[in-house]
Amino acid sequence: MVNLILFGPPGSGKGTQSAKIIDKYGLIHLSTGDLLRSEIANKTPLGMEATKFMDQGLLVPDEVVIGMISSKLDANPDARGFIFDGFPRTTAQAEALDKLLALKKTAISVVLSLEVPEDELIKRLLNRGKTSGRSDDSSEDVVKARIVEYHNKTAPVADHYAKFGKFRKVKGDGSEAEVFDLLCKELNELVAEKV
Ligand SMILES: Nc1ncnc2c1ncn2[C@@H]1O[C@H](COP(=O)(O)OP(=O)(O)O)[C@@H](O)[C@H]1O
Ligand SMILES: [Mg+2]
Repeated sequence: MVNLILFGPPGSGKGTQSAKIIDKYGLIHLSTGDLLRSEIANKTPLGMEATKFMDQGLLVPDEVVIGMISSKLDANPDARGFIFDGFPRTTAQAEALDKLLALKKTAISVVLSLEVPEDELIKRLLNRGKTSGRSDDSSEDVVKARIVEYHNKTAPVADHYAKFGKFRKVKGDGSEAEVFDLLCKELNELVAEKV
């Protein structure tokens, strides 16, 4: 199995690149942001709780997202591997993920981090807000709050995986195709293309 964490700040291109990677390598995409938005769209109690945090650009509590990921891992016992997008976002989430994978006799193979300068991130997010309908992309204050959360709570996740020699930086400010190419160079060493 190959288990990839696509890491990087909001707006770094994790969702866009994940879609390309699942096509090429046949991995299962687990995006906590997408899972939470679907809970909100279905007006579930979990969604109603999560939306309070998301609308302010704050992280949803760890136990909520860890529970969602745990059930998705259980629901896909025959997966070739997973791409985690937007998860783990705290060191506690990373430790929980490592334990969940160990129970399944597997582990994170690599963390690929999309490196994009901050002014470019803000530009991309506000631009996406014009069409995505995402409430957390439309106000500059909320976008900035998300970047602050990233620096305070998510950036330390890099150190967690760097300790195990699993953290790699990838230049994320080229075109979609250029970034995909760089990601594939890393992935080709780890996983065969799907047939
Ligand atoms: N792993 C997580 N832990 C806590 N909150 C999360 C997590 N994943 C998503 N969220 C919530 O959902 C919001 C949107 O996440 P996401 O769609 O991943 O944003 P982006 O793709 O722009 O980085 C976050 O700002 C946060 O409120
Ligand atoms: Mg995303």
